[in-house]
Amino acid sequence: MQNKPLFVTGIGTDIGKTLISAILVEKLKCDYWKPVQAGELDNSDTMKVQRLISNIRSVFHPEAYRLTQPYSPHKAAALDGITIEEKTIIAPKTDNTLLIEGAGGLMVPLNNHALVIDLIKQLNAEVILVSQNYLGSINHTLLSIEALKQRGIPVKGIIFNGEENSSTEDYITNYTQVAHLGRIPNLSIIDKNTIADAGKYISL
Ligand SMILES: Nc1ncnc2c1ncn2[C@@H]1O[C@H](COP(=O)(O)OP(=O)(O)OP(=O)(O)O)[C@@H](O)[C@H]1O
Ligand SMILES: C[C@H](N)[C@H](N)CCCCCC(=O)O
Ligand SMILES: [Mg+2]
Repeated sequence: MQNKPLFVTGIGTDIGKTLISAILVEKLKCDYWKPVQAGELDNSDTMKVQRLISNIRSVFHPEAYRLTQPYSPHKAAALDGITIEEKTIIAPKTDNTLLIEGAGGLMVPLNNHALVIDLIKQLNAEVILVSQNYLGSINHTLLSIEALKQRGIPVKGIIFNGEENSSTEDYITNYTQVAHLGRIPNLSIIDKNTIADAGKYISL
């Protein structure tokens, strides 16, 4: 039986989902899909991951929605004169594991009733949550895990991104009992070599 898709979400926007998706795609040689891209259409997350990986097995699936403006998807869609219909977002068929990257964090609206977290449930995916150590990140991480647990969404684990803070990481893993899958340090160079090498920081 095929694995459940892996859904890479974060405790907020700009938290490192794309960078960590690239590391995971290269490590697992899995496929990549960003269902909703808002803004940066000439340098989309799909293009960024494509540029950073070296293996030839991974397939990059086209986005379901390509919105021109860099805002929350519900607003970006409205500015483009459309409404996102979440039920039409169907995972692409593949024999490989599919890694899906969300937009922003879990409670980001797709339209006036569906949030990213609803899409995760609809796609029957398992979550990898990207957290970052900053003052306030414990709260954002615990709230994210709480929302996932409440909806019965399986969580494969948390990947911490950036500066180490063992006290924060220990608190989060002890409180939530969610697996700590690793921590990616701040990379001074981001290229195919450092992305392939960074796979060593993740236990999967
Ligand atoms: N570990 C890291 N070392 C160095 N730079 C990083 C690291 N993690 C993220 N960055 C940089 O931080 C920025 C934001 O990261 P990224 O694009 O991965 O965030 P995101 O969560 O995917 O954002 P979005 O919500 O827009 O999809 C990028 O410029 C990225 O290169
Ligand atoms: C445009 C940006 N890079 C993301 N794709 C969308 C982030 C939406 C955040 C909405 C919010 O939480 O307020
Ligand atoms: Mg991204």
